[in-house]
Amino acid sequence: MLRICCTLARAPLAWPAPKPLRGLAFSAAVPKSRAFWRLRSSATAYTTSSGGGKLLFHQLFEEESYTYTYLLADVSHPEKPAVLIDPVDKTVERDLKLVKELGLKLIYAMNTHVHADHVTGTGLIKMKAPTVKSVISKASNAKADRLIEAGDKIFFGNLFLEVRATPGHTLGCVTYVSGDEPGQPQPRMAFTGDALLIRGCGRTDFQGGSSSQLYHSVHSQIFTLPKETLVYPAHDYKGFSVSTVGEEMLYNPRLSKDEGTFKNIMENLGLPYPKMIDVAVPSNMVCGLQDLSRKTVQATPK
Ligand SMILES: N[C@@H](CCC(=O)N[C@@H](CSS)C(=O)NCC(=O)O)C(=O)O
Repeated sequence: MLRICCTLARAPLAWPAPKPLRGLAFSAAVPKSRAFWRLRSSATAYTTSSGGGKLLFHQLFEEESYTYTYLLADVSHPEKPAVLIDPVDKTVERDLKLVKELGLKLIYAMNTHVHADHVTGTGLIKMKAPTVKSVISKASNAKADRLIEAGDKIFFGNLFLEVRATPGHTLGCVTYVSGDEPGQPQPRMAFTGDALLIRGCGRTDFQGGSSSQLYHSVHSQIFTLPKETLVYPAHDYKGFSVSTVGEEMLYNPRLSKDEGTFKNIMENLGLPYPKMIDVAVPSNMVCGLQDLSRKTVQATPK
């Protein structure tokens, strides 16, 4: 028996199974103002399944780099263990305050890859909460407390995320997918980092990027998930917040094409390099820690 409910900002929404996207229908292709982004920076959902954990889920937004951070916790477990996926240094204080308010025990600060456009929050989180372990893929060649590989399971309470290798945007990109065992949330959730964006994908022109590799990663590791799997990317530049595997297979203007067309699209994106790339990449190879000696560390939120 599955019960799902969710709240968006302060307005409660119905999110009836088996069509959970109905309740998260704030996705829109309309450009949004900064004020809008600030207001809708946190969507919360709970899923419960018999015999398993109860998932608390927040989608959080960082408005300068258009990055999504995700907070997941098993609130049916006595310790309420939690993970943060792709935290940003600028919003660490907000995220840790939320963790504290909700009475969660943050155990992992996880990265989907070495980001080039912002500094990960994992270094700062470890400074403020030293028991938290940082996570990144072994293939990224970056430093972290836990180096993960394809097939690994990352447990928080009775819930877990499995690791799928999805290189192509960078060499070490991974997608974290919620478990498919009884007691895990349904539909499944895929935290795709920059491999698969909503109606887009990560660029492939630096950090060991390869359009051919990205095409195969997405098709073999993400598009093989059940069509109702929820897609949660690390960025959105267009006002979207969530998609599904089925939607992206049909409507992604890049990855729904054949490989040759995809490669041609990727070679002609003409995007300028991210403004922070020279700071972000070296920082993120060591989870941001080397920057902290030059920063005033803010107090842990009360
Ligand atoms: N303008 C931004 C960087 C925008 C950018 O390049 N985004 C990356 C993901 S972060 S490295 C990307 O892959 N974009 C794909 C796309 O189609 O937009 C900045 O200066 O930070």
